Amino acid sequence: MSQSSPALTIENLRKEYDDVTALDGVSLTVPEGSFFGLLGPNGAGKTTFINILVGLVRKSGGTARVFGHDVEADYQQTRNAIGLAPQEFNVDRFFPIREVLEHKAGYHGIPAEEATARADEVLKQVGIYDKRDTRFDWLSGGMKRRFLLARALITDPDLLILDEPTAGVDVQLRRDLWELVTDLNDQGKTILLTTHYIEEAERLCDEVAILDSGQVRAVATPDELKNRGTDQIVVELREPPTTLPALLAGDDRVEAIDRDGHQLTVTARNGGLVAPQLVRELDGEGIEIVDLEITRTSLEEIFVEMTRHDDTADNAGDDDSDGENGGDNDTDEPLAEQQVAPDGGQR
Ligand SMILES: Nc1ncnc2c1ncn2[C@@H]1O[C@H](COP(=O)(O)OP(=O)(O)OP(=O)(O)O)[C@@H](O)[C@H]1O
Repeated sequence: MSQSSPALTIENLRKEYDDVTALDGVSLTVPEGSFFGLLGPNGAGKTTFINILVGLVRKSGGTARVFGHDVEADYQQTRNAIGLAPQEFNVDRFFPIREVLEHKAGYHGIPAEEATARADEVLKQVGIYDKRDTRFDWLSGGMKRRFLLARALITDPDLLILDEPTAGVDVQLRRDLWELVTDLNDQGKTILLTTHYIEEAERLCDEVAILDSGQVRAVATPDELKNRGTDQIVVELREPPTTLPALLAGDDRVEAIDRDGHQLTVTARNGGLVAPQLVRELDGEGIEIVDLEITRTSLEEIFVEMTRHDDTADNAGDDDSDGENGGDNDTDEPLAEQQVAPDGGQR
């Protein structure tokens, strides 16, 4: 399955819908085999980005390549390399789910016999094989999510795109899905995940891009992002010293040192690395420590900080953007097949 180009090579990608700029010059590289997270508030442009990759939306400018294939010029190769589990339940609800999978495989040129075997395999993989003869709309919410994953896997894609795969599912299923997608990644599939659950990105992703108002604000590992925030080191002293010596002098990671009675609070970046130095210095001064606690900035706080808008009007009304993009919701065909208009299908 190895392909020599990165899974995604995106350069200055732009999308305008009339007067709305949904993508404002996005550049990204997603290496083959990575588990890559795309995070952003509502209306940031995540769905537009994905829809350009799968040929549902025509870009206004820039380039997007999937394993080296241009998403527009090499549409078919691109599409065959991608399995998409969309946010919306856009499934033909009148056929047994195994048949839906067989149809989907057929669209992609998989012979009938192989399609049935493949359908069974992916249904087993996601744990709903015993529901194979059930219609989609008779599945529980959690099974529907599993089914969308099965459908994305039917063509054995090299790039799996998961658009909020655990939205609205219970904790147990969320964990099951995490395990499943981690296994798929371990087997070599590149995964692009969008999520609103920061914990999900933190657990699963090697790298995340923070998208906001159509622009990439940062690309980093979850740990690197967390290191950009400040941590708090709270030290409990046995005896409050009458005068506090100059601590951590010249350390530019330190933003503030406050003392309140027995308690010393140091605000610093990389708190985990600053703390040992602080302990050594206090020790050297003969100041006894009885307790020390480091509170790290959460990824969520960093995310909120990076995507905070003083003018919240920016995102106003975008809460229903799922709805806008969800025009596909109740279609009888898989998302990919039914919307590829020769003009690129701007909706
Ligand atoms: N078909 C469309 N026509 C006009 N504007 C659109 C269309 N689709 C999306 N937009 C606008 O483009 C911007 C980006 O929307 P998009 O759905 O890509 O964001 P998102 O990050 O996926 O949001 P969410 O997390 O809510 O799904 C929003 O301002 C949205 O209103």
